[in-house]
Amino acid sequence: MAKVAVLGAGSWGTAIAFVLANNDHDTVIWARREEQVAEINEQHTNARYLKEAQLPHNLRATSHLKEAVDGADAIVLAVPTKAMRAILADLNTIVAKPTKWIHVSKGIEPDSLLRVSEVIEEVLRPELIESIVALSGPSHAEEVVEKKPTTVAVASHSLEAAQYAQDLFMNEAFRVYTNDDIVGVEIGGSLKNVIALAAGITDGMEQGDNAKAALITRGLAEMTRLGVKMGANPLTFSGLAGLGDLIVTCTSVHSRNWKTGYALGQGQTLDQIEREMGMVIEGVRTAKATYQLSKLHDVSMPITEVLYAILFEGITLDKGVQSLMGRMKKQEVTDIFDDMF
Ligand SMILES: NC(=O)C1=CN([C@@H]2O[C@H](COP(=O)(O)OP(=O)(O)OC[C@H]3O[C@@H](n4cnc5c(N)ncnc54)[C@H](O)[C@@H]3O)[C@@H](O)[C@H]2O)C=CC1
Ligand SMILES: O=C(CO)COP(=O)(O)O
Repeated sequence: MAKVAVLGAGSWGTAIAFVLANNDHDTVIWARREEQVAEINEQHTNARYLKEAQLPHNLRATSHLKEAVDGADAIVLAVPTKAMRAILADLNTIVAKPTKWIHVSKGIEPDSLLRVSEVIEEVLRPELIESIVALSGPSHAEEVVEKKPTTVAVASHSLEAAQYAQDLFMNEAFRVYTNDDIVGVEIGGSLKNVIALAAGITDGMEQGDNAKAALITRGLAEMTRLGVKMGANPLTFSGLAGLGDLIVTCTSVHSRNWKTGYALGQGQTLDQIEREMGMVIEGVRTAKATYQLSKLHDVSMPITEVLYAILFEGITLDKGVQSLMGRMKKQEVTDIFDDMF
């Protein structure tokens, strides 16, 4: 049995803590608000994020970061990407020994263009890092807490660290695969949110199933192109953290990214949607980061480019569709791979 701290008590932190506590690990979840801590400890619910879920009684919550991480064998980082730097800076002064770090966040920082594992390496004192693992894959929190069959990948440069995370999380409803391609797993998990925003817009505009299938397919092509340029294994993009998560995020009513795109397609503004969602929409900031990465690495990413223009430059949705459909003639398969060779 391990002692594990889960930092972040939103939907995913709660669902991940649910899996760990059900696996009989000594699990503490850190939440910022006292009311939420009391609700988890006393009523065993976290209704703002996971309406129906009954949480295991052995899952404890605290609002004190030091208490959460004290003596932890592993620390799971489950805050949105934009909050990652600040919490790591706090942890630098609190954590006292080399620790296994597992992050479950799906985003890339704009401007620094760092993946989450790179932010961890940049901010934490090296002597605190025993290993870093990224957990990613098609896994909506709402289904995980219903114990519906879910599969994810855990990626690390260290096979031993990935296997440790595999053993920690794996159970009869939560199947975990190891993967040695942390670049591909993090890029796949982050970029699928960008494509899901675009797929949601298509659905909101009622453009039909053909258009949605095209976005998923061509979206995967551009995710792969960028990932490979950044050093990822192309096969990772056919796996759980690539195609798997792309499918679930572009098609599930649980997806906040898809829902955001849908509302944009129906004519709402991003400000309005963000206010009403009350939960993180990672794809918006990651769309900016991905656009910047595509320029840096000189990779053609037409869907990302159009989404960026819609979100940050104010072009109309109709103009966005026209510019995707009116691109110069291309050959399909060599187009997918021409940046790789
Ligand atoms: N919800 C899901 O089904 C899944 C989410 N993820 C990823 O997990 C990460 C977290 O997402 P969710 O839990 O869904 O988001 P959420 O919006 O449901 O919850 C975010 C949590 O982080 C806390 N938080 C926000 N800003 C913070 C800050 N500055 N410092 C400390 N805590 C802060 C919030 O209070 C909240 O408890 C994201 O990167 C997301 O892409 C990954 C897989 C599944
Ligand atoms: O990553 C997820 C499912 O695998 C959650 O996606 P959303 O953030 O779009 O809800």
